[in-house]
Amino acid sequence: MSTPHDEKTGGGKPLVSVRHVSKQFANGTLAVRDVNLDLGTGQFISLLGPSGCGKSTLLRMIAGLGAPSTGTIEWPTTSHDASGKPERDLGFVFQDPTLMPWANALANVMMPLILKHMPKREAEQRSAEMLELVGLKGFEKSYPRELSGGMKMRVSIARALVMRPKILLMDEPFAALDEITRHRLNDDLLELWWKTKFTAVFVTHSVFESVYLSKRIVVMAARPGRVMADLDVDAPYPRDELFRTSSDYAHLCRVVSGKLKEAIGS
Ligand SMILES: Nc1ncnc2c1ncn2[C@@H]1O[C@H](COP(=O)(O)OP(=O)(O)OP(=O)(O)O)[C@@H](O)[C@H]1O
Repeated sequence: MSTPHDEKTGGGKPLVSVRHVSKQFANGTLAVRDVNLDLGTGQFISLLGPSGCGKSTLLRMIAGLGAPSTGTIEWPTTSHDASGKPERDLGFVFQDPTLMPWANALANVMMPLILKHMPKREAEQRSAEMLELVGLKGFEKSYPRELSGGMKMRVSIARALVMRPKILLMDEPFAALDEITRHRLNDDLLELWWKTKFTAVFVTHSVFESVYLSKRIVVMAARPGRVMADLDVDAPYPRDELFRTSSDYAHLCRVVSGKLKEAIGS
């Protein structure tokens, strides 16, 4: 593991560059203070920290759902519209799957394509392929009420990835799931990331989950929310059950846990 730094790009220009970003809400809460981060193409990055340290606020600002109070968030490799806004090529997965209850799995995944006026047949085909990729072949016609929590989250991930975004932002997507389902979804998410090569930014409270998934862990502290450590996870991919039960994994978890404790204590 390396020491804290804020210039990690994974080679070349970063996809997203967060510069001196602070966010103060109207009620005076300083949710995020002076955050600097470069999100490099193809990385799997976790934002790890205690409740209230501003992880969601930061993720939402990267997605353009709320502006920084000070500082800038730039997309150096992206085209910009006439007003100078970056065309953010991203998918967002929330903690709640937020599916349309009246639509089946296929229609839920198709929704962003239809909104972009893709012909229905093509949208259907692409969405069915995406459902297959997340392990839901055969469930295309199932409604959300007929799916388990893990399956609903898979639909939500398929919907976020169907537009083939460069970056997938995930806000504690598996927090509400049992441990076995969570492990399976962690494995499947890694496989998906490996196959489709998007940049992943994953918000979590869990040291174990962040170490298992990430190439890089950004440790945050609360009040005000700020970056306390920026760590490389030196373990090769693909990662599987062997890694999860290895002494290397246990060692990495101890190191990250120590950093998190330091961050919380600071
Ligand atoms: N719209 C808002 N108005 C005022 N304060 C807010 C708003 N949204 C978040 N906050 C505050 O900003 C701080 C950071 O919140 P945020 O949700 O980003 O933290 P978090 O690290 O994602 O927490 P958790 O892990 O519990 O989801 C908290 O103190 C929260 O109460």
